[in-house]
Amino acid sequence: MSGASLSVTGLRVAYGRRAVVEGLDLAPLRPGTLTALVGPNAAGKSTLLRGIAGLVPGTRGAVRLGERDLLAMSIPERARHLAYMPQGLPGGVALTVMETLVGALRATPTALAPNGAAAAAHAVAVLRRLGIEHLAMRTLDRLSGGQRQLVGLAQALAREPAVLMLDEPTSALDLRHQMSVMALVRETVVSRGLVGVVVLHDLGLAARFADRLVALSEGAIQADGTPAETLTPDLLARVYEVEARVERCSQGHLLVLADAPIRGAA
Ligand SMILES: Nc1ncnc2c1ncn2[C@@H]1O[C@H](COP(=O)(O)OP(=O)(O)OP(=O)(O)O)[C@@H](O)[C@H]1O
Repeated sequence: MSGASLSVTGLRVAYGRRAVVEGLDLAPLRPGTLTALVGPNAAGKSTLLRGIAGLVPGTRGAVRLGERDLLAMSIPERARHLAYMPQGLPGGVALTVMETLVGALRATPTALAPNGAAAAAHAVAVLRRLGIEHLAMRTLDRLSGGQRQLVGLAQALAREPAVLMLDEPTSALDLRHQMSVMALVRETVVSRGLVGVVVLHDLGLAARFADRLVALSEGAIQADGTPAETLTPDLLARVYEVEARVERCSQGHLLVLADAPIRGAA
């Protein structure tokens, strides 16, 4: 457990000359907490995550884990601290699930999986936690979209990073898996003291599992707080351009009920 917060200041992430994120500051993301990054399509959520993960060339600003400057690190060094799961895993890969997991662990050995045999045992344990140990010997190109997403999550979790960043980890999953994956991500983040960030479109899932919601549009933060503070009809109108109600269900969970797109909005 690192016990260090992740802080982002003055971040600029651009594709060529076009800055998608400019001068972005994020209040420290604390270890043991899960933050959901939400916002409409093309808001810059993936770009922000990829920028923080050091995956967009030319990214400027500071991304610090405690005192360490993540952007100044080499890629292998950064990979020891931060795992980033992209929106989609490549489909045409003929390696088995186990081979991809053990390969990822060999590239970035962890305290739990320092060598070959231990890496394989650790990989199996992670697959079991996700309920997909039966896929261990299947090749990635023979998996469904949802199964591939679970394998991507296994790769990120197996590396035991201090910072876990997941881009839409539930987009291809059925209802049961959405719940079980978010519960597992939350449990892992809290019990191991990780800094967890997930991009989610499902605001109900975000409100239920995240400690903090950051709403982004046009590359800028529009709201940042607890789910109850952040999810308001005003925010939903400004950021998503919908008329919406925020209510609580009989079990006390926040529900967003979108009634209609706001007329005249793009
Ligand atoms: N590789 C890229 N090269 C150039 N422009 C890009 C690239 N990736 C994203 N963009 C642009 O950056 C902007 C933000 O895209 P991004 O993927 O970060 O949004 P997002 O909030 O994750 O969207 P979504 O919810 O649709 O996945 C968009 O205008 C998009 O067209």
